[in-house]
Amino acid sequence: MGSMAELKLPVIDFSSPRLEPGTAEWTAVRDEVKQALETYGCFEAWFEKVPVELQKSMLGSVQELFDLPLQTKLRNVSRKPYHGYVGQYPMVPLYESIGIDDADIYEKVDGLTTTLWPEGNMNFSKTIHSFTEKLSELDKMSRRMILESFGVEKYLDEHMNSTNYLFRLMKYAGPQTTDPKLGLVPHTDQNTVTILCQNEVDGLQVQTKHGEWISTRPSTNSFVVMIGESLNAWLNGRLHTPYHQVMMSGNRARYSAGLFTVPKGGYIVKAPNELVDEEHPLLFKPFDHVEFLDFYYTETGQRAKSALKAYCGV
Ligand SMILES: O=C(O)CCC(=O)C(=O)O
Ligand SMILES: [Fe+2]
Repeated sequence: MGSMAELKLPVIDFSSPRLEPGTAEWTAVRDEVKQALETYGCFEAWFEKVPVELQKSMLGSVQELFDLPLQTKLRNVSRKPYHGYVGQYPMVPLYESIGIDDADIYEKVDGLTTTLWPEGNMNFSKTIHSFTEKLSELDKMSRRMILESFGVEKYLDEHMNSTNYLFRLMKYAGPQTTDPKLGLVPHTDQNTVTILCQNEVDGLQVQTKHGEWISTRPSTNSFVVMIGESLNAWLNGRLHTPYHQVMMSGNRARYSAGLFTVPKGGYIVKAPNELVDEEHPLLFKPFDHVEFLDFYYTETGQRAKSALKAYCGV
């Protein structure tokens, strides 16, 4: 046994049925959330409102989708970069993904289903939609806790209404090697909040501020909650947006799914006055996230250490 303790993400228990705003329990969890997001930008949440069976069915649906022929998957195109089918990239040959915009709206999910299965696949639509609905509660709770932590809960409705739910399904093929191969390149998320779950195959690593990589091991009923650049910009840099990557080894495929809250086009992300003062000068000029993404996917945007800073840093 090595003497160095293995780094672990903080685990925060959201499973109590009494976890309601205003209770002592809520305040305690809220403090843990703030601490974890300041330090790691990320934590593992125990959350039992998503039934284990539903999580299993959802991951089964992910596998069913990626088992479809490539031509079928390619039918899922999107105007927005990184929202349609992504795969067959030389840089990350193990990786494939498909995004579903507004996955909390049944008809939107069913739209994708019909593209992939013209004869229909109600089980797929129902599973993805129901999973998204249940998991979105964890997003809402986390965001309420974050805003309360900084005393800006009066903006809660505006904040909630400013985002859409993008649900992205991912497959990482097993590389058939014992040494780790890159599944997904190191990056920070650009959106608001990301919640990830996976099958039994681990692979997600989160980098600390000091540069060490923490391997995450979420299980059933546990989810990795992470903040993106847009939320941190709105908070005027109060939290930390972590670099993360996926490393794969062995023969088994990793299936994962992410619920991404994404600022709507036309909404201007602007830090509230309460979070700007002499000690905390404004870090980012107000910006439209969708316009920013156009820059993010240019070569300059991709090469920048922080694309957001390059785009609208003060
Ligand atoms: O598959 C995962 O666990 C991570 C995916 C990810 O980081 C992303 O899609 O931004
Ligand atoms: Fe990510």
